[in-house]
Order: sequence, then C-alpha cells, then structure tokens
Amino acid sequence: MKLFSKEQIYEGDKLTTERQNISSTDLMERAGTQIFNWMHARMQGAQVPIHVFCGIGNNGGDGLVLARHLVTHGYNVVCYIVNCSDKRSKDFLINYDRIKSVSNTWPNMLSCKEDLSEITIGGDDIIVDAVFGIGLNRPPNDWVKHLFQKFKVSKAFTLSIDIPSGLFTDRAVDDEDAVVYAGYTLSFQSPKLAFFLPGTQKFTVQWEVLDIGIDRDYLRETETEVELIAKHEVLPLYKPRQKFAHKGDFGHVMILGGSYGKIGAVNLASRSALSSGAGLVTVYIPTCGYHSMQTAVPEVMVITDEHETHISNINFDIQPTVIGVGVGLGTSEDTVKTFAAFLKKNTIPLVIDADGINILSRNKTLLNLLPEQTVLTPHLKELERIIGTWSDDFEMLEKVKAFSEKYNVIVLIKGAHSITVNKNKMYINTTGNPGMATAGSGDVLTGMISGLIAQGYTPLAATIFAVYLHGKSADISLEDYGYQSLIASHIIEKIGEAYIDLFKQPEQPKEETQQKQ
Ligand SMILES: NC(=O)C1=CN([C@@H]2O[C@H](COP(=O)(O)OP(=O)(O)OC[C@H]3O[C@@H](n4cnc5c(N)ncnc54)[C@H](OP(=O)(O)O)[C@@H]3O)[C@@H](O)[C@H]2O)[C@@H](O)CC1
Ligand SMILES: Nc1ncnc2c1ncn2[C@@H]1O[C@H](COP(=O)(O)OP(=O)(O)O)[C@@H](O)[C@H]1O
Ligand SMILES: [K+]
Repeated sequence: MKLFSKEQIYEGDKLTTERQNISSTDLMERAGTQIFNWMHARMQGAQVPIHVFCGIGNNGGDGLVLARHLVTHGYNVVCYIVNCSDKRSKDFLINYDRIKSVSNTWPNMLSCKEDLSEITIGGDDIIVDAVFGIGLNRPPNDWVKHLFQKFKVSKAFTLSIDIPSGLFTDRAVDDEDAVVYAGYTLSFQSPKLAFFLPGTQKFTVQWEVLDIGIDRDYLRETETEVELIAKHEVLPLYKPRQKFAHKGDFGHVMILGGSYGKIGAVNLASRSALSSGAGLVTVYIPTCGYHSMQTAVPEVMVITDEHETHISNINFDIQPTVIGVGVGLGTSEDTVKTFAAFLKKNTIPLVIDADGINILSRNKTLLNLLPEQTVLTPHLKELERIIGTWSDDFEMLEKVKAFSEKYNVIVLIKGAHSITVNKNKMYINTTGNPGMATAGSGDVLTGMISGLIAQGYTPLAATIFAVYLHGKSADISLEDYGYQSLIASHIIEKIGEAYIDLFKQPEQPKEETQQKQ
C-alpha cells in the first residue's frame, strides 16, 4: 500500500473533484458518510453519548458531516466547534450551516480555556476527534492542548478522523501533551507515516483506512516515497520453482561469523538461510565451533578459521553467491583487521549485521569498500553507532536516506515496524510481533535475507521479502508459543508455513460456507 504525502493527498482530492465532476463539498460528504457508516455498523443505534469535536478546517468539516448523520439517525450527539483559527474552510462553513438545519441545538462554540469547564465527558462516552487533520501547520494553542488533555483524562474511547489531532504528517511533535491519544484512527486513503514510527506510534492504538473513492488512475500512477508491505506487495516478488530445478539453481550462502560462546548465532543464521530456500550453505567460523555446527546442522558445510576462538584470517577458496557477515563475530583486533582486508578484495554481495556493523561504525572508511547494494541490518542502537544520533524519527529517516544514497547500500532499520531504506524509497513492514524481542531473532533474519539473495532475488527484493516472511513466521509461531516462550529457533521452524501462507485464500465468511452445504 502506498503512503501518500500530504501534498499528494491534496493533489488527489483536486484531481478527483475534476475527473469525477463533483465538488469538494461532495467529497467531504463522502468522507464524513464513510466515518458515519463505520460507526453505525458497530453501534447499531446505541445511545452512548458521542462528543464530536470539530476544528475549523476540512477535518472539522468531516466531523460536522458525521455529526449531522448521527443526529438524523437518532444518536445521542453533542457537537463542539474548536474555534482555534479565524480561517474557516469553505466546506467547513457549508457543513456548519447544514448541521444547523437538522438540529435545534447548535454546536457548542469553544474559544478559550474557560469554555472547557462546561464540557463533561464520561469514561464510557465516545469522543470523535475532528479538530486537526493533515493541515496542522503549527503546534496547537494552549487551551486546545488543555482540551486534548481533557480527552485523555476522561478515559473515553477516542476515535480520530484521518489522523490524531496535533500529530504532523511529516515532522515530529515537540509537546506530546498537545496531541490526541486515539484508540482508533480512521484514515482516508492511506495511513500516515507517524503511525509506524517508534516515537509517534503511541498516538493511535489501531488504525484503518477508509476508501473515499479518490481517482483510481491517480492512486495507481503516483509514485510514493513510502510503501507499506503486506502480502499483496510481496506476492509479486515470489519466485516459483521449476520442476527440473536443482540445488545449483538456488545459490550458495556463506555465513561468516561466530566467536567463542557465540557460535549459536551462526547456527541460527545458517539454518534460516537453508529454510528460506538456499541451495547450499557454508559457515566460516572459528575452530571452536566446528563440532557443534557439524552435529547440530548436518546440512551445513563448515570451514574453520585458523584461530580457535575468533575469526583472524578470512581465507576460503569457494565462490559463495552471497555472504552474510557479522552474527556473533565479535570485534577483536584480529577480526577487525581481517574483515578490513577481506572487504578490500571482496566483490561478492554482502548482508552485514551485528558486529559487522559495529566494526564499520568504528572504521567508517571501510564503508567505501562495500559492494553496491550491500544490505546492512542494524537495530536502532547499531544504527546510531553508524549514522550518529538524531533528535526524532523523521530526522533519523532523513539521515538513513542520505547514508543509503552516499554509499549505495540498503539499510534495514529493525524494530516493531522494520523499515527498508533504499536511497529515497522506504518500505515499512507490517508482519511481526513483540515475541520477536528475543535473542537471535535478528540472526535468523540475516540468514533469510542471504538465503533469498542466493536464490536470485535482488538485494532490495530479498530484504523486503525476508523481513515480511520473518515477521510472518513469528506471527504463526505465536499461536503455539505466545509472546514469552517464542524463541528464535521457532521462527525458523515456521518459515515454511510463512511461504505456504502466501498462497492461502482468505477464509470465506461463515454464512456463505453454510449455504453451500
Ligand atoms: N483525500 C482526503 O484525504 C480528504 C481529506 N479530507 C479532510 O481534510 C483534512 C485536511 O483539511 P485542511 O487542509 O483544511 O486541514 P485541517 O487539518 O482540517 O485544518 C487545518 C486548519 O487549521 C488551521 N491550523 C493549522 N494548524 C493550526 C493550529 N496549530 N492551531 C490552530 N489552527 C491551525 C489552518 O489554518 P490557518 O489558521 O493556518 O490559516 C487550517 O485551515 C484531512 O485531514 C481530512 O480530514 C476530506 O474532507 C476530503 C478528502
Ligand atoms: N516488538 C516487535 N515487533 C515486531 N518485531 C520485532 C519486535 N521486536 C523485535 N522485533 C524484530 O526482531 C528482530 C530483532 O533483531 P535484533 O535486535 O538484531 O536481535 P538479535 O541481535 O538478538 O538477533 C528484528 O528483526 C526486529 O524487527
Ligand atoms: K483529527
């Protein structure tokens, strides 16, 4: 799914009204009606008090359309105008008139802090937040901030329209008290980037996209900087196997890493590479890992470094398709030296994780030696070591884009919503769960990305696809193990099911199934 920027959304609105020959008021009517339908389907006329807070722009206009439909359908509605600016939008004003024609009680006008004392919101009531949408261009006034605090203190379920008010689409918030904490956000056409970033995800517990019929051609043809990756997006990447295929067709992964006490990381990465479909897998490890690797994973070939406890002299005479380097590697002086020497002569595609990234962070000139489209897979701490600190997530993304451009590398920012960055394009993953916050789950991912590159996926496709499958495997494992007991090996066990799930048809609704019987 594409994540459109604020500018692209405004452009889409404009084109839609032109191409469909409708007015912007009609489009607002559609948007507000969609929100109403969503609520009506769930509430079925229930008389819970609904407080609809409308700003003076088009977000407020959507709120007024909703409030009007709620009134005409007999709901228990109180409507408020958060009168926070002199510039009222045209469609706000039209809908302000329209609501007056269906109700004897005019919306309550709120203009200052004193007005807020009149408002009583019960814990079981519903708040609809239509104060600011994507048009927010400065932090809200103090009294509006107090209103948002009142929402929070009330503990009422808060439904935000389009975006929690106070949240910007393209920059961070300075004052978290000046943002609405939504239980649910109904976003038009595409979710907003802030929903997926560590610093701003907390402002909405859940979100859903409502289709308001924006021009299809515009949506299809417009390139966005950010894409959300779900099954629909990874399916076209999948490479089917031919009947006469043999293992030589699926590449040879080398996992280079491990040190005394951390051979397990290599074990995990190599098993993951195999389970993702690599034809052959060889590990390059210090001598101390030889027996455990050969015993634990008979499918994997082992080359040992001359040193017992760490890698000291990278030297092999096979030709892997791709090398996954860094898991459990350590950063001893010998290892750093041999890694630097290896990078000087290496031309094989690389996936670099963990200590591989840490070594690069301390020796930044080595970055110039990376093959084009090398994949780096840092978690946030490793990322900070390599690109430096940032003041908020938006700045972090800008820095990663610049880094990716400068070195022509793919950076996978690992987290709850892992983000693959390739120059100025970003791909946000949607699978995975907090059960993955466990030792070794990153090692599994390194093996999976390497396994896909070996099979001929481009480094970018391999990263996007592997991150999706990795999260999906963990989601499937969750059913057996729950969040706490899930360990990295369980993720590997379910890679197969994650592949199979790609081709599962969505379940039919129960009624239909019964009718057929
Ligand atoms: N395709 C779609 O997605 C569709 C989207 N639609 C809806 O339109 C919404 C966007 O509407 P919008 O552009 O009118 O902006 P919105 O956020 O309502 O208000 C901003 C207004 O408030 C003001 N203002 C800004 N910051 C302020 C502050 N801190 N404190 C005080 N005032 C502040 C600013 O005016 P200013 O005071 O700067 O002159 C501006 O006029 C969008 O989110 C969605 O709900 C649908 O209706 C149709 C299809
Ligand atoms: N809360 C979460 N939700 C989804 N995925 C998560 C969550 N926490 C961690 N992960 C995923 O688990 C993996 C952890 O990797 P990493 O931090 O490198 O762990 P390790 O070093 O132990 O292998 C990453 O792919 C990350 O995206
Ligand atoms: K809003």
